[in-house]
Parts: sequence; C-alpha cells; structure tokens
Amino acid sequence: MTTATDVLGSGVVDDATLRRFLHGLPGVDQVGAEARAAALATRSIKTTAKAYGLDLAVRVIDLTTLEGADSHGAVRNLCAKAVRPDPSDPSCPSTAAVCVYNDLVPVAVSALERLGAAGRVKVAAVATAFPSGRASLRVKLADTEDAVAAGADEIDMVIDRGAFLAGRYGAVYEEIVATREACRRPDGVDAHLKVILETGELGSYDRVRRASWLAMLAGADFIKTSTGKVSPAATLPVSLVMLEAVRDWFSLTGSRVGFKPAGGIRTAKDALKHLVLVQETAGPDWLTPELYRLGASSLLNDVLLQRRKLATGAYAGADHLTPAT
Ligand SMILES: O=C[C@H](O)COP(=O)(O)O
Repeated sequence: MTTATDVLGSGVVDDATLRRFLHGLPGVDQVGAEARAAALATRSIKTTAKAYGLDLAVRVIDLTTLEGADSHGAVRNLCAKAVRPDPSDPSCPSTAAVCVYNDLVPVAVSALERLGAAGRVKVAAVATAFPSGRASLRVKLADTEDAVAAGADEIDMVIDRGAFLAGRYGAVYEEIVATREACRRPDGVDAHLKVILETGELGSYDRVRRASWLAMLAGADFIKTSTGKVSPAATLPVSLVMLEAVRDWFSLTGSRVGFKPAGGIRTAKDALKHLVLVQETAGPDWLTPELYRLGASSLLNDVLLQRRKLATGAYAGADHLTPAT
C-alpha cells in the first residue's frame, strides 16, 4: 500500500505512484456522508451563536463577480461593498476578499487602496484558464503570473478535469506545482493558492476525495469546491468530504490546508449550515478567514438582512442595502 508519506517522500511523483496512493484511499460511504450532512444541516442555532455565525459568515466571504460583462465600475462597487458591507452599521465587519477575473485585479487593488483597505481585504483572481481549465500550461502560467504581478493576494486556479478523469494524475499534480511556483514574489510575499476541483464534474465522492488529496499533495493552500459555473456546486456532502480531507491531512502532516465552498450559496441559512459543518468536521480552528472562505456572488445581502433582523427584531427590505455587485 502506498501512503501519503511515501508519495511526499518519493523523489518522483508520477502517475503510477499517485494512482496507487489515490486509489488506495478508503471509499466514501455515500449514504453515510449524505445522512451526516443532512443531520448537521438541521441543527438549530440559537441567538448568540447565530449572531456570531452571521458575523463570521461576512468575515469569510470572498465577494465574487465573475461575469463576462464585469466593468471597472462594478469592481469598484464590489470593493466598496466588501470593505463596508452595511454602511449604516459600523460594527459590521468587512469581507475576507473580493474575487475577480485576472484583468480586473489592478482595478480592485487600486480601489481597495483608495478605500484604505489594501492588505486587509484581499484580492483573489481566478486563473489557469478559469473556468474550463482548457489551455496550454504556458497560457495558464502566464495568466497566473499576470495576476500576481498586478497585485493579487490569492490565486484561484482550476484543475485540469480532463486529465484528472483520464487518470493522468501526474499532469494535474505538475500543473498545481507549477502554478504554485508562479505565485511566488521576489519579496517572499507569495500569493496564496486555492485549487478548484470543480466537484460537479467529478462524478463521485470518491473522486472528490482523491482530487482533494492530490491538490494538497501538490501544495494547495486551500482546496475549493467549484467555479460557480457548473451545477451542482458547493453541496453539503461534497463539503463534508473535502473537510474530512483537510482534517486528515492535518492529522498526517501537522499543517492546515484551508477550505472554500463556492457556487450556489445564496442565503444566510445556507451559510450557517456550512459553518456548522466546518465546526463539526475540521473543527473550530478552521473558522477563520485564514482557513475558511465562502465563495459567493449573491450571499452577502441576505446575511446582512439577517444581521439587522437579529439586532432590531424587524426585517429590512433588500432595497435598504447597496447591491452586492
Ligand atoms: O467562486 C465563487 C463562485 O464563482 C460564486 O458562485 P455563485 O455566483 O454561485 O455565488
């Protein structure tokens, strides 16, 4: 049997070594994973915990716009929203990051500078031919280097699902390693690398588990479920399988890899379910923006409305809030 320690210790990480290890991982009990996720989703959260959960949800959001029609103005508004999500409430925290396409990184960087939030609200850029991942490695690395040079703090790369599903694990591994290299900066402040598995295209929980381990072996700082362009995206059972992987990686290596569910998370209720799953699977150490993000384009305003409801006892209409993008 090949273990993760064998893979990490071997000089050559090739298809055969990776296959022996990844296919030797225990299979996911599909019924058990779905039942566990469903049971955790019904947990009721009382007032104080709810207030904490809603604030935490805001603090871990990667506020995202990934539309072909994105404009400079839309990105500037997104940044203002990320820094002060609810201008009527100074106690409302900022989001963790904004997440944009590569060419809009300079716009986000200068907007956050002007807002006095540079470095506090991070700039994440999708890269490596997002969302399909269909391009040569040269193009994918140029895409990444471009975003890093423009000041991106974080790179959200997609894996080559074609290669992964064909069992060309070595190619996927090498691509992640090379992208990680492209995240380096001369001053040593490297961009953090999030590796998107696009779980909706993987077809089984076993493959989600294998892809999670492959990404962590190759040096991912975070593993992320989805691009938001494929459905299903960040389901609770998929998140459970990935959280088990980061938990088990920590037990094995002593290092913590972050987790980012993204795609289809639209309501405060959804966000709280995801937070309960983190608490009960990887544990409370992960409940921080350094190790956990919610990737979402249209979640924030519902969380803000629920925050206000909790504080005032009354529902405010959505038109009391600025649009998310
Ligand atoms: O990375 C984040 C996703 O693209 C957001 O997906 P969403 O638009 O379904 O929230």
